[in-house]
Parts: sequence; C-alpha cells; structure tokens
Amino acid sequence: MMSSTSAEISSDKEEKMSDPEERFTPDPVIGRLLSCLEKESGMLVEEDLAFLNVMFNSKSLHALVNVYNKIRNGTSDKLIPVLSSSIDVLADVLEELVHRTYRLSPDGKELFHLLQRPHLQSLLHVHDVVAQKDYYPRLPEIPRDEGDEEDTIKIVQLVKSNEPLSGAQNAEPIVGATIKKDEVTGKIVIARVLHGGAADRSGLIHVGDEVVEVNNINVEGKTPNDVLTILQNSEGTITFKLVPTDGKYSIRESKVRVRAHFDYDSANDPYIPCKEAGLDFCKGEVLHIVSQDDAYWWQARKEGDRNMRAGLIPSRALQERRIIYERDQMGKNGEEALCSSVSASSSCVVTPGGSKTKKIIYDLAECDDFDREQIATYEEVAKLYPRPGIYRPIVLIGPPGVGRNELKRRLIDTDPDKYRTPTPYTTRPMRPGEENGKEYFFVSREKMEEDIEAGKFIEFGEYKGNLYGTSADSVKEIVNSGKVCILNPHFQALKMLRTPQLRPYIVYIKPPSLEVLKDTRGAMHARSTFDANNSRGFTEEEFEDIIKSAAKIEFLYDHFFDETIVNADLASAFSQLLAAANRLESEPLWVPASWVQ
Ligand SMILES: Nc1ncnc2c1ncn2[C@@H]1O[C@H](COP(=O)(O)OP(=O)(O)OP(=O)(O)O)[C@@H](O)[C@H]1O
Repeated sequence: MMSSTSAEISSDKEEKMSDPEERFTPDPVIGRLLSCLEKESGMLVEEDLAFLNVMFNSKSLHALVNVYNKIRNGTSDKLIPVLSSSIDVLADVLEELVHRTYRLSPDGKELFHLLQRPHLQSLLHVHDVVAQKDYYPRLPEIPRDEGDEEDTIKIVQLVKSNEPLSGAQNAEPIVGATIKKDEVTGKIVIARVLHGGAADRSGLIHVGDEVVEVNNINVEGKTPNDVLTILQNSEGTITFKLVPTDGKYSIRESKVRVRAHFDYDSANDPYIPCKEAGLDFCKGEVLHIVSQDDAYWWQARKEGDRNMRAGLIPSRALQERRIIYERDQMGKNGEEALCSSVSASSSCVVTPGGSKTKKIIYDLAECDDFDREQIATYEEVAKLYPRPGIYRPIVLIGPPGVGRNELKRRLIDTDPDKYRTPTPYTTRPMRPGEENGKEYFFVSREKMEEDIEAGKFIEFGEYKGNLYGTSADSVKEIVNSGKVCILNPHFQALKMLRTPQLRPYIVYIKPPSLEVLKDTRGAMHARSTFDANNSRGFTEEEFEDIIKSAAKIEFLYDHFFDETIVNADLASAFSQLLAAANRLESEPLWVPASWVQ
C-alpha cells in the first residue's frame, strides 16, 4: 500500500521537476500533520493511512491551503471582485465559440475545450458565490429567549443588500418578498417570494409564513403598508419573527422564455399587488419566466439581465383579459380606425382553401377579422442555432410601394449564387422571348386552381384575369439546395409561411413619416408600383396609402416581426438588411419554442 502511494507522490514530483512553472510551496502546517501521521502510523488502519498520505501530499490540497492563507491574510480591500458573474461570461463565450469551431485556431480550440471542463466551471461558480456574498455587517446574535414558542416561531435575519438593482426595482423593498393581510385571520402573511431575491436566497422565508414581528416591532393589527414603512426605515440587519406555514413550497425555477408582445409599465398598473416588485418591459423583449405559480402574476427576469431578483409581470391569462376588455371599450367608443380597408396594390393574394380563389387583395376586411381575434401577449421562444448549409428564408413584409423589391434586388446582387427568390407561377400566356421557369412557370388555370385548393401556394391572386402565385415547394427547393431564399410576399401570406418547417426570418420594411417618404422618393425619382402599365412617380394619395397600409400591417402582424427596418435612406436600409442576413448565418436567434423541439 505504502509503496503504491509513494510511487504516486514521486510521479507527482517528476511532473513538477519537468515544469518549473508548476512548482508549489508545501504548506508547513500540512507538513507537520504528515510527520505526525508517520509517528502515529501504528494506530491507524493501513488503508486509512494510505488515504491520508495521498491527501496530505496532494498538490491540489497544498494549493488550496495556500489560497486560503492568502485570503485570510489579505485585507478585504484587496479582494474586490472584478465581476461577480463570471459563469455568465463563460456561457456567453462558449456560445460565441460554438458556431465558429470549424474556423478556430488551435489556441481557440484549446480554449473552447478548457472552458467546457467541469473543474474550471465549478471554480468560476465558486468564485461567483464568494463574489456575490455580502459579508458585512456581521449578524448580531439571534435572541434565545423564546421559551416554549421556540418550536413554532422562526427568526430570520436578512442583511439589507447593497447590490444595485436595475430599472424600476430600485425601490425594491429589501427582502425580495411581498406581504398581504390574510382575509380570514387579519394577520400579515408572506404573499410571494421573489425568485433570486434575498428571501429566496436565504431559503428561510416561504409563502404563507405569518409575520409576527419586524425588528422587534409587533405587527399585529398593522397594515402591509405600516410593515413596509418599518422595513424602509431599517438599516443594516432586519429581523423577522415568523410563524412558519404548514404548506409545501416549491421554488424551483422554470426555464420558460417568452417574447413580450406588449409594453408593460408597472407604475401605471392599478392592479399589481406590489408596485415596487414589478418588472417593466417593452414589446419584443425576451423574458425568462421563473415562476407561473400564481394564476395572475408571474415572476420573470429580463433575459441576459444579470440582476438576480425576479419581478412581477401580468400572466398571460390576466393580460388577455385586459386586452379583451380594452377592445370592448374601443368598440363601444367606435374606435375602429385601423381596421378600415386599404387601397389597391399591384400584387394579389387570396386565402387558400375554400371558395375565395378569385378574390383580390383589395378586399381584405374579412380575413383581417380572423387576425384581430388572435391576442398577442407572450410567445414562448427558444434559441435556434444556425446550421451551416441550411438557411432560414428571409421574408420582407411591408406596404405595397415601400421598397421591398428594391431591397430584395440589391441583396441578390451582392451574391446571386447565394441569395435566390422563387420563380412565380402564372396562368397568363407566355410572351415571345419568355422562357418557362425563367420569368414564370407557365401553367394552365385548371392545374393552378387545383394546386391552390390543395394548399400548395404560399400566396396567390388574380390580376387582369390571370392567376399568379408562389408555390411552397419552390421555397423549399431553394432552402434544400443550401441557398438563402428571399421572399417579399403579401402580408397575408405570413401565417402560411411562419411554420416550424420553413422557420422564416421576418423583416418588416416600414415607411418613414409621410414627409420623409415624399422627400426620399422624390429625390430618387422613385417609380410608383400602383400602376403596372404606366411608369410614373407616386401620387400624394399613394404616399398616404403606403402610410395607412403600414399602420394596418403593424396593428395586425407586428408580433410576427423579427426585425423592423425603416426604409427612409435606401443605402442605410439596405445595409441593415445585409447585416440581418449575416446575423442569421452566424448567431443563435430567438424563435417560437415549437420550432426548436
Ligand atoms: N428608400 C428609398 N428611397 C427612394 N426610393 C426608394 C426607396 N426604396 C425604394 N425606392 C423606390 O421606390 C419604388 C418602389 O419600390 P419597390 O418596387 O421596391 O416597391 P415594393 O415595396 O416592392 O412595391 P410592391 O410591393 O407594390 O411591388 C422604386 O422605384 C424604388 O427604387
């Protein structure tokens, strides 16, 4: 036994000899322990002795004791952490590297492997735990004069945190918990424990606990606001005397991420149970829902926000109710401005399946009612990682005349072999000089109607007695051939296109203000798209239609947009589009969660 131990130790030493950088200073205290061990060896079982020998000789133990001694001897001023969330930084770096593995230098690859080692990750995790710990002020002794009550009362002390809290949470009431008056007993109880807040991290305060005293002040008969005042006026340590609840509490964090489809401002929400605990957000932001335990108030954090405490947001059910109520009110007040029909456009679309194959897009009202029924609150999302050789189609949506064709053409011009647009189908007769499959696929009306009925077209419509359309198969063909498919369909095609199979990236091309629209189009002698047979500039009415149509599209579909580009200056709108196309190939992006499963 001993010989195998010494063999291990000597091999350890050999390693050190060959690399002077790795030489370590043996700790004298451990050295003393080792010599005691030798002296007392007769009193120990051989196996235990071997184990202790290996442990006391281990390089890691000596290094650890050295670190401990350094921390103990150093003054606290010298030990201010540069950051307290290194594990998040590690996750970000790994995410960056994972998509570049095939382009990484040998050093980059080594870094990639090192960062995935459990030892390194554990080390960083421990670092963060130490870095986030608030050591001062020291907790005073817990009073021990509780006598008989000791079994049923718990005393919890929390230290008022100095951690900065972002946004509207600056006024967070210290503990990371909300309180309420129990309707039956009239007692003050813990209503909610916010994930990641001080109460949650203590693991000692739970929903339903009755608050008896705060800082030795009896709260019997007091209101939740009185208790809040006591908390706000306290400095340093806060002592709670609580009667624990009998209930079971699960405070496991959910992993759900959602994209918000509305703005939320807790300060202006009359129903939120505790304004200070609210989490404000803007439409389009991704939120990490950490708890859905309460039917009306979820707990959430902003994705990527390093702030550890969660805040309250309205649940989906609550928000849906509000929207329905607001719509009812709007209906009663006759506010239907955005739902009036829009003017004519040069492209045509009808709803597939059913008897509407000859309906042209000018007549939109019926289809829109369906869209307005959808109540957009939160959409569950997940990150989709780009896969080399399989590119998501880029779909440009916008009002007719806003410039989608122009942007699409410019993108294709940058690399015609990479960016492709599907060839449309038509029932109009082929003209001299045209080639089947080049400008259009020429098909009979019967065949095209049959395919439309079978749902094979993502958009279609009738113009001057002929059908036109884009088939779903031609989009798939481009995607499967490893090219980037770029489409500019009518906005009603969005619902057909936004499927887990196609996973489109939807870019909304938004017009600038009416004034800027007129100026920019005038300066570049833009051609109207409202009159296919006549090349002329846009009329005043057409400019106004572009703006109206944009408002309508936003009202109906803005929850589908992955990105919005304002097409004022053409060059800058195009460079934004190009940047989006590049991002699609290199970055993981949020998509509906069902697309990733
Ligand atoms: N930012 C811009 N500044 C000036 N002119 C522009 C701008 N964007 C587009 N245009 C011009 O406006 C005209 C209409 O653009 P385009 O044909 O791309 O519109 P569209 O959105 O594709 O319309 P439709 O959907 O009706 O076919 C073109 O002459 C185009 O060059």
